[in-house]
Amino acid sequence: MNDTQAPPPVARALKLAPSLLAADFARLGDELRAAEAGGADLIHVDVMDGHFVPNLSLGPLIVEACRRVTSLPLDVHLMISSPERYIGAFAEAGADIITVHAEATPHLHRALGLIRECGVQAGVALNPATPLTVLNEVLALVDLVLVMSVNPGFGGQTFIEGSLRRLRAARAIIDAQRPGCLLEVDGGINHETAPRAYHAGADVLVAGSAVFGGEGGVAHNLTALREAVQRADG
Ligand SMILES: O=C(CO)[C@H](O)[C@H](O)COP(=O)(O)O
Ligand SMILES: [Fe+2]
Repeated sequence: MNDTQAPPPVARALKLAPSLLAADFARLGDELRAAEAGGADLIHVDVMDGHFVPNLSLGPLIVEACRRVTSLPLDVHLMISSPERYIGAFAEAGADIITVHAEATPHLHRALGLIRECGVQAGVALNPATPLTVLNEVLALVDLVLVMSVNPGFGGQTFIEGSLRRLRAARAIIDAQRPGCLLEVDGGINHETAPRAYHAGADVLVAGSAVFGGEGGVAHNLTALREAVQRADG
């Protein structure tokens, strides 16, 4: 290779983040250990308040319990209104990444600053109908961008096809303005959508039903997702 040739593109590392929303809560410790042993890269914790989204789910006590069981990074997805009220509690509980929705607060800039002040990595999540232009205003403050591929609030929904276009656009914005920032996709990820989301630019694939559901078991399901992405590489 001479000096004028561009180096070959480096494959982005794929990270799988099982979403606890689909886990068996009566066996949470076992589910976490199975995910870790099965090759998960992060544990995704969905927090819902019955206000920003219609459903209720987990709080800081569960994050604290997870912290005692796994050493994997805890990726906390806050689907709550005015998330700045609870950032301290989730940081204290052991979150490694806290992601807030751009639609959930008029004080997004402040919320992201608060997360960083707590010594935690900051993420911004965008609902399917939210313009990506909001990223221009906050990208310097974030370590992760989460493109929702379903409307938040429930597991087991169908992947919204338009998310692929949004992932490609978000990838281009990140590469141009904030290299190193992770691009995460969440909702409806399975063996069919995972390769397409990865190749559209996602680094982190969140998957609930496809990991904790079905008969195959957590380790088998994680391997199947990873292999589906690798097969599509070739
Ligand atoms: O944030 C979420 C829903 O709001 C969940 O992380 C997501 O839905 C994962 O579940 P599944 O993989 O079953 O779609
Ligand atoms: Fe989520």
